[in-house]
Amino acid sequence: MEYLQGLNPSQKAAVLQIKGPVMIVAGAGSGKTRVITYRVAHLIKSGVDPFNILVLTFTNKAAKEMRERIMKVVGPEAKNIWMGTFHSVFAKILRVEAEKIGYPNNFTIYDTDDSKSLIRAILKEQQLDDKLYNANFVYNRISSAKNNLISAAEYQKNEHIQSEDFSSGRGKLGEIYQIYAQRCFKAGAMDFDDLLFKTNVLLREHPDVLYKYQNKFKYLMVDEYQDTNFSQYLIVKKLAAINENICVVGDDAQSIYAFRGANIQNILNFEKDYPDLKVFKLEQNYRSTQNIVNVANSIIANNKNQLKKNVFSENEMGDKIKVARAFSDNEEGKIIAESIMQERTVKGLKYHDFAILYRTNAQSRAMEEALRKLNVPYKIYGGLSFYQRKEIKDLIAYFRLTFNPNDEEALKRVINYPRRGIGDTTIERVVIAADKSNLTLWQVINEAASHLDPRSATAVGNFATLILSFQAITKTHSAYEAALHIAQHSGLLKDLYEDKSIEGLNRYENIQELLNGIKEFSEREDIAERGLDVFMQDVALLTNDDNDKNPDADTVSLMTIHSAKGLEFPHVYVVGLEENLFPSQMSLNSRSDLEEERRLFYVAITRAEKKLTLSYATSRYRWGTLTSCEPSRFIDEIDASYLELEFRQQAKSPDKNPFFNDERTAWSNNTPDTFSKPKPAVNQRTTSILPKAHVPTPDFAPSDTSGLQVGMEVEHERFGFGKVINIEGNKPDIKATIFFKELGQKQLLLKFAKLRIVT
Ligand SMILES: Nc1ncnc2c1ncn2[C@@H]1O[C@H](COP(=O)(O)OP(=O)(O)OP(=O)(O)O)[C@@H](O)[C@H]1O
Ligand SMILES: [Mg+2]
Repeated sequence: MEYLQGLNPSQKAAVLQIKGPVMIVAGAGSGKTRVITYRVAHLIKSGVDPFNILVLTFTNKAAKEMRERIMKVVGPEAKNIWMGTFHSVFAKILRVEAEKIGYPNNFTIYDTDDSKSLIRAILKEQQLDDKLYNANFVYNRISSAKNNLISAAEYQKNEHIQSEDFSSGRGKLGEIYQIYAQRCFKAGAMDFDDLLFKTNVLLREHPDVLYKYQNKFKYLMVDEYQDTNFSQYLIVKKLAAINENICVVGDDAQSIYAFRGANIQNILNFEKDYPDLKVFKLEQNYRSTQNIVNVANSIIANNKNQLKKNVFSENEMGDKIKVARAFSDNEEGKIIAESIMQERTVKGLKYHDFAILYRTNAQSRAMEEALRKLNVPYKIYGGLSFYQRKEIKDLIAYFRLTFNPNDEEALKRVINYPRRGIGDTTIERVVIAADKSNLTLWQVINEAASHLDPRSATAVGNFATLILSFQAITKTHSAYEAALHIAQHSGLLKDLYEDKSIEGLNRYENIQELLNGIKEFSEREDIAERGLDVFMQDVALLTNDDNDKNPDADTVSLMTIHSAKGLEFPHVYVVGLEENLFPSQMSLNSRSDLEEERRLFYVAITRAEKKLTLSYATSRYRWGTLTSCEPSRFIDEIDASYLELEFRQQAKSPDKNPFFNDERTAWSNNTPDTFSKPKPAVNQRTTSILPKAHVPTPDFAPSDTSGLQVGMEVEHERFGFGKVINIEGNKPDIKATIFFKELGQKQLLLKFAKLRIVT
C-alpha cells in the first residue's frame, strides 16, 4: 500500500484500524488531521463507498483541503464523501428532512445578525429594558441552552436556570426564548444553533430517519473533537450507534471554544461510551522546530487540567523564540511589517510563508496599516464575510423572501428598501395585525385589504405583488437571470447606481460580484440542481474564506487565533501579548477561563513551523483611550532559555535630545546592529525578565503642576519618568507635551494628569 507511506507506525496503525471506535488524543502538529485524511483514502481504496463516509471538520476550508488531498490518492470519487462542518452537513440533511419536524424544506438560515435583530424586536414588543436584556447576552443565553439541548419549554421548567435568571433580575429570559423560538418557527427559519438542535430533534423523534442515516454513514470521523459541544456530541453518538465505526481525533490542550459550549468532557466520555475503544498515541510533532515544541510544552505545563502527553520534535532546533517590544500598537505593526520584509528578502521566502495572529479582530487595524505602508500584500481571514455586507444582505433578503415569504427578518429588511413609502407606522400596523390574527407578516401583507386601512393596504399590497412576480420568475429562469431580474426590479441596483460616492460605487461593484458568482454557479456542470434556491441554501453558512477568489495569491495571512486552528505557517507572529488583552480581561476571574486562554496561546504557538515571534506594546489605544499595558504573563511563563529578546534601542537618547517630534523616528532604525539584546538571566520563571509598565513610587502623590515649565523632569503615575518639552493652551486647559523615557512623546491635559514634578 504505497499510498500509506509517509505515516509513522502509530499513525499507520490508526489508519488501518477501520473497524470499531478509535480515538486519538495527541498534541499539536502530530498528524491527527493527516491520519483522518489517509484513513478516508484508505477506506475508499479498500472498497468503501465514499457516499457512506462522513467526515466532520471544523471549517469549510479544512474540508476542502482534505478533499483535495484525498482526490490525489483516489481520484474524483472523493467528491462523493460527505465532508464539511457540522453546520453545513446537517443543514444539508435538514433540507431533505425538515418537513418531518414541521419546517419547510426551503427553510431560511438566520445568521447571527438576523437572530439578534429578532431578539431586539421581541425585547421592544415586550417593553423590556434592552440594557438589562442586552441582545448579545440574550442571544448567547439561548444559544447555550440550545447547544445543551434545552428547549424553551424545558428552560422554563428548569429551576436551576430560572433561579439564576431571577437572581440577576432577568426572570423573563425563558419567555423571550419561547417567543424567539416560536417566531423563528413561524418564519420558517432556523438559526445556527437550530441546525444542530433540530437535527437532534429529528433523530430523536423519527427513528426511521435516524436508522436511514445510521445506515448511510457507515464510517464517521471527527477532527478537532475537543471543540464539539453537547449537541454535536449527541448527533455523532446517535449516528454511530449501529456500526460503531467512529474515529475521533483531538487535543484537549487545544480546546478553545468552551465559551461557546464546547465540552472537554466529550473526550473523556468517549472512553465510557465505547468500552471497546482503541486508543492511539501520537507523540512526534512534525510541524515545528524543537524550540517551538519545547516552548509550547513549557506553556501548557502551567495548566492544571490536562491529559498527560509527551510531545517531541526531531526537526532542527531552530531559532529561539523572538520577543519584540513596541511602544504603541502602531509601532508594533511597523516592527512586524519590517521584520516580514527583512526575513522575506534575506531568506528568499514568499509572503504566504508568514502569518500574523491576534487575540481580537480589532488588532488587525494597526497591522494592516503598517503592511500597507510597506506595500506588503495581505489577506484577512475570518473577518466580515462578503455575504455579511449590507448591500449583499439586502439583495439576498429579496432572494430569501422570494423562496420563503414568511421569513420575517428578510421581509422587515427590504419592505421599505429601496424606499417605497411603507413607513414605520404601516409596518407596526402589519405587525399588530399579524399578532392579532396569529398570522405571519407575509400573510397579512398578502391579504392586505382585509387587515389594513386602504392606503397602507395598497402600499404593502404592491410589495406583495412584487415578491409574487419574483417567485414566478425563479420558476422559469436560470439562477442568474432570476437574480438579475430581482436586483433590477426591486429597485436595488438603481438605488446603488445613483449613489456616486466611493462607498456607493463599492457597494454597486459588490452586487455585480455577487451576480457574477451566481452566473458562474448557474453554469456549473458538476451539479445537477443549479437554481437560485440551491445557490441560496447555505449562503448564511459561508465565511469570507469560502469566497476566496484567488486562493493562491502570495499574501501574508492575518487572522484571529481562533480561526488559525489546525493551520500551519513557516513564520508566525503572535501579537498583542499584553495583560488584559491576551490573556483577555474577561478571563482573569477564574482559573478555568485563564486556562482556556492559555490553551489559546498554545494553539497560537503551535501554528509555527520554523520561526515564532511574540510581540507586545507598552501602550495601546483601546476603546478610544490610550492605555498603558504590561507584557502578558504568558511570556513570563516561557522558560527564558528559549527566548531571545529583541528590543529596539533608541537611536538617540531622549534624555540628551528630547526634541524629536515623531516618536517613530527614534525607533525606526531597523538594522540588526541597532538592536540591543538584553541577555536574560537563565531560566528565571518567577521573576519577570521583561520591562513592566511603570510602577510608581509607593508614596506617589500628584503635585501641583501650575508652575510646570519646559525642561522639568516629571513622573507620571503610569507612564513613568519623562521631560517636559512643550506647554501650550490657557487655563484650565493647559496641555503639556512630555517625552517619557519608556513610552515616548505624549500630550497630556494638566488638569487630569497624575504628575509629580521631580526637578
Ligand atoms: N509521518 C509524517 N511524516 C511527515 N510529515 C508529517 C507526518 N505526520 C504529519 N506530518 C506533517 O506535520 C504537519 C502537522 O500534521 P497535522 O496537521 O495532521 O497535525 P495535527 O495533529 O492535526 O495538528 P493540529 O493539532 O494543529 O491540528 C503537517 O504538515 C503534516 O503533513
Ligand atoms: Mg489538525
